[in-house]
Order: sequence, then structure tokens, then C-alpha cells
Amino acid sequence: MNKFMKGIKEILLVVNPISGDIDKKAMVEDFKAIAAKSNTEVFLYHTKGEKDIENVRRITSEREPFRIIAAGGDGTIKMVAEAVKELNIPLGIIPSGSANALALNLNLPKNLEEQIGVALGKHFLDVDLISINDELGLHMSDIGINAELIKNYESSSFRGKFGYLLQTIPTLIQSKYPFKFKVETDKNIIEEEGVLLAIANASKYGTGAKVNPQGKLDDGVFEILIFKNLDLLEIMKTLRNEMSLSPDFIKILKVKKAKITCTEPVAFQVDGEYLGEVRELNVKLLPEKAKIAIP
Ligand SMILES: Nc1ncnc2c1ncn2[C@@H]1O[C@H](COP(=O)(O)OP(=O)(O)OP(=O)(O)O)[C@@H](O)[C@H]1O
Repeated sequence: MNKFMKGIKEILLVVNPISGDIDKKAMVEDFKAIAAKSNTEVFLYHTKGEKDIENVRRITSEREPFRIIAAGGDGTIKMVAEAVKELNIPLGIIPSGSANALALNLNLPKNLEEQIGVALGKHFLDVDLISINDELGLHMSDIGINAELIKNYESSSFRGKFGYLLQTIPTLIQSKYPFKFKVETDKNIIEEEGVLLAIANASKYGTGAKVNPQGKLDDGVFEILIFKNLDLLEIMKTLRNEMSLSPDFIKILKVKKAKITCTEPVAFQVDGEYLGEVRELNVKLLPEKAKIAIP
């Protein structure tokens, strides 16, 4: 008798073994124990750091899980969302990265038992997916000083808040700001000088900085935020803390599609991952959504 005939459901648990420098053995055991109570088996996949999208896709088509859980940081969640974006399989998140910005924006609980409960629960948000130069963006991507800061942070050896703090002044000194941004949308063309242009699906950065009060992950639009060239230290301070930035510093456009160009190559990051310098970004909302379990 196969598992379907026995009425056993299967979950795919995707675990990033290195994310956040956290040992996940106890989490996996807890997860299996809780899943077993509802006649659910767990198929475990440890990410390898290469070919993970292909592997998750293959395992999903072979095993047909009714839900996929991503245990890792933002990079792991994004990888899983990319792998199964055409399939409409519900996703759960066990936040276990050094950066958990999506979990923060989804108000996921801090306690592991509660996180497992939510990940296996029945409430979902259909999160918009954004394509940025063919990269999948889930919450906050940008070009300008924040991406320069992430680049410097990634190449330094200090992690966490202190690591960012340490890189702030060198980033400001080395930065090529202000940048000249041109944004073309269906409605108009805007040219503006600024220190940073963000493509925001969410309201907050992973630091808690609430820069996009209008941002809703499931509203079928995204915001383009242009941080004007004003009080740079104030902006940097805001980005790295749980603060709201004064609206005087930001211009906000609500769009479904845009082309962004800069006169010079500028640092670019997607959901906290530095992706080199670009001169042009083609951004559009994808027709697919990620169905993510929420409290
Ligand atoms: N087994 C592995 N060995 C090395 N790297 C891996 C492995 N599995 C996944 N990765 C890498 O982990 C990264 C994703 O990490 P994720 O964002 O989930 O956690 P994180 O702790 O927040 O990471 P980071 O601090 O790099 O943002 C990807 O770059 C991926 O290639």
C-alpha cells in the first residue's frame, strides 16, 4: 500500500544547515514529533548551496508534498519560493537565518513551538512576487548606499548589528552618492537625485526600519521609494534601526512594473543579498504568488 492509500500526508522540510550559524538538529526533531501527531511524515532535504532550486523542484514533483517548510534565512525562503512558484503549494517558514526580514514582515512568532504551529497551520497570505532583472524579490531590494553597505558587510568578518555599524562610515566615505535615478512607469517618467532607490513589497527592512508604511505583501502592487539626498546619517541610522523615516526624505510610487536606469553603475541588492553593480533594472510583478502560512 502506498502512502496515499494509507492516508499519510507528506511534508517537505527544507533545511539550510549553515544559515544563521544555528544547529537545526533539535528543531528537526521537534518538527517531526509535532507533524507525526497529525499523521504527517516529513521528508527532509538539506540545502547544498548549489543546484538547490533544481533539487527542490525534483523532490516536489517526485513526492508531491502537501506543504513545504523552509528552515533558514531569507535566502532559503526565496530559493524555495522560486523552485515551486508555479505550483501553488502552501509554504511554511521556520526563521533560522542571520537575516529573517520576511518573517519579521509576516509577524511570525519568536518561539520555535509556535513557529512550527504557524508553519503547519491554516492561515495563509498570498505574497506578491517581484521579478527584478529576472531575480525573485520577496520583500526589500534596492540600489544605492544600502546595497553598498551590504557589499562591505558581506566582505568583512564582523556579523550582526555591530558588523553593519562598523561599515557605516567607510560606506559613506567610499560611496558614489548622490545617484541620478530615472524611473519609467506606465504613467510617467520621473528623474530624481537620491542616495537610495528601494523596490519594496514589504513595509520594513529586516532591521525593523519601517520605511514603507503603505507596503502590504499581498496587495498586488509594489512601491518604489526614492530616498532623497538629505541628511544621510539620519537615513543610515534609520535603515539599521527600528525607526520610521520622516516622509520628507522619501518619494513613493505605487506600481506593477517599472524600468529604472542610472547614469553610473550602482550597487544592487535583492532581499539582503548583494548582486553587483547595475545601470538598469527591469522590475515587474509576477502573475504567481507565494502562499505562505502566517499566524
Ligand atoms: N550546505 C550549504 N553550504 C554552504 N552554503 C549553503 C548551503 N546551503 C545553502 N547555502 C547558502 O546559504 C545562503 C542562504 O542563506 P540564508 O539567507 O537562508 O541564511 P542566512 O544565515 O541569513 O545567510 P546570510 O547571512 O548569508 O544572509 C545561500 O547563499 C546558499 O547558497
